[in-house]
Amino acid sequence: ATTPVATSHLDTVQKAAVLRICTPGDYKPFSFQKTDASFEGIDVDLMTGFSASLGARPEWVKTTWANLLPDLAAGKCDIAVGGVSVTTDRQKRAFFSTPYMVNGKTPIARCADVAKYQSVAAIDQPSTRVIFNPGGSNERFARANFKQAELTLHGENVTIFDEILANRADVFVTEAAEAITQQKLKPGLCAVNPDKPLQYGEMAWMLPRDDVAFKSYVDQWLHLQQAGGDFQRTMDRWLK
Ligand SMILES: O=C(O)C(=O)C[C@]1(C(=O)O)C=C[C@@H](O)C=C1
Repeated sequence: ATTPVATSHLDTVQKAAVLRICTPGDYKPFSFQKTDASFEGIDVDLMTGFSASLGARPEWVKTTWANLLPDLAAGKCDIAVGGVSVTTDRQKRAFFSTPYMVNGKTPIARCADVAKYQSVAAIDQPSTRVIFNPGGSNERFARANFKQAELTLHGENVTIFDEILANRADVFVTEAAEAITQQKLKPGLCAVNPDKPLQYGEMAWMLPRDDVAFKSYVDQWLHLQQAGGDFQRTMDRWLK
């Protein structure tokens, strides 16, 4: 049974004039924590505008992929962002905004190996060292799809790409937007067919469950950003 939301986050955020935003901050181009501890990325820019629309300042609450949903559900933040995939598992315990991006699982590997990793079956060979980060949809995808390949769980999402470059791993299957971003940042690495992902996926912001007033506001704000062009300008700034 669900309990009705007594007070909407729509009201509490405006009253406090603070929007608490959970994010892992390890995922370019969506949300990335810099060495000075500040955050940058698509979701960070969008959250700046979104909190301003509520007369609130953004307050970033750093978490992990494994704790993102538990932290949101425990009320440690008002919204969870940073390149979050919509999954039916999460949907059972949280609301999602309207998806703002279609993404999908895309391999990234040393450029010389791109021809070898064109499909799940081609990757899933005993000779392939698949690397992945814990707690999110990447881990779920790797464990569900790779039964023969050698699997390495790597705790630090940000250093996975260097592991492949250093030839300590062969391939990472992640979201297309990350594969495209990292191939630009790391010469020698190539995204494998980012326009034809191995699995369809959508990205959205995760919201407290059952808070319909807050979700309606988030969706309408997003819709107006998209219709007015500001959303596309933000995407282009990070993805072009
Ligand atoms: O779990 C999710 O929602 C994600 O899309 C996050 C996720 C992942 O799947 O682990 C996606 C790409 C990044 O490499 C880090 C985290």
